[in-house]
Amino acid sequence: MTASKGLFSSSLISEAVISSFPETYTIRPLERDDYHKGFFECIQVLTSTGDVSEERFLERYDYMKNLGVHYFLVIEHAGKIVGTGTLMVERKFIHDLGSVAHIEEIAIRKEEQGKGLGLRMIQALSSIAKNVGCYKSILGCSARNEPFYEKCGFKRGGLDMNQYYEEEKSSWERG
Ligand SMILES: CC(=O)SCCNC(=O)CCNC(=O)[C@H](O)C(C)(C)COP(=O)(O)OP(=O)(O)OC[C@H]1O[C@@H](n2cnc3c(N)ncnc32)[C@H](O)[C@@H]1OP(=O)(O)O
Repeated sequence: MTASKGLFSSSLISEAVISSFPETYTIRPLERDDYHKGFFECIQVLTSTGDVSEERFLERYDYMKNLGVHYFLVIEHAGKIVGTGTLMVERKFIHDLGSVAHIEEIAIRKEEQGKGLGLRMIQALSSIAKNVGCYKSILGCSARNEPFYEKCGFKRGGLDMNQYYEEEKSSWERG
């Protein structure tokens, strides 16, 4: 299967994972209208987002959709976005032109944590990674979240090294 404009298509998510969600919860690709369903409030359990207008959100949304390397998933419940997760596909020259998935921005609203939604989000993203031919998924996390990712089937790999170019952004991530 090739990764192209279909990246925002639900068909890349494993049916078994979709049907494992509780009845009133839906996992699906991010949509333009999600700005009004609390996408940013949801992601703010992870980090600061800045004050992003709808216009800037839509501009970035269209850019990423056209780029064809990002998969943004959300979990919707009662008309509200309660979970987010991202997967980026990096295509390489090594490993016979292999592809690696980077999992990022996993966020479950506080009141929805502990219900298995984070685990299912990771399972959904992993199923996409497999469906587009990635040979592995990698992510960076704090020590606090290591047990969660172990439950999701991840193992500790190498060190995560960062170099910041904007002091303000580094403080967002430390927060
Ligand atoms: C790559 C990245 O994005 S790293 C950043 C991750 N995101 C954040 O830190 C933002 C704030 N936190 C969250 O959004 C959520 O707490 C998440 C995403 C870390 C976990 O999502 P949840 O929906 O609460 O986790 P879920 O209920 O699916 O838990 C699955 C299992 O992991 C366990 N678990 C979850 N978080 C933790 C933790 N911090 N420490 C130990 N175990 C944990 C659960 O107890 C559960 O175990 P069980 O199956 O034995 O009962």
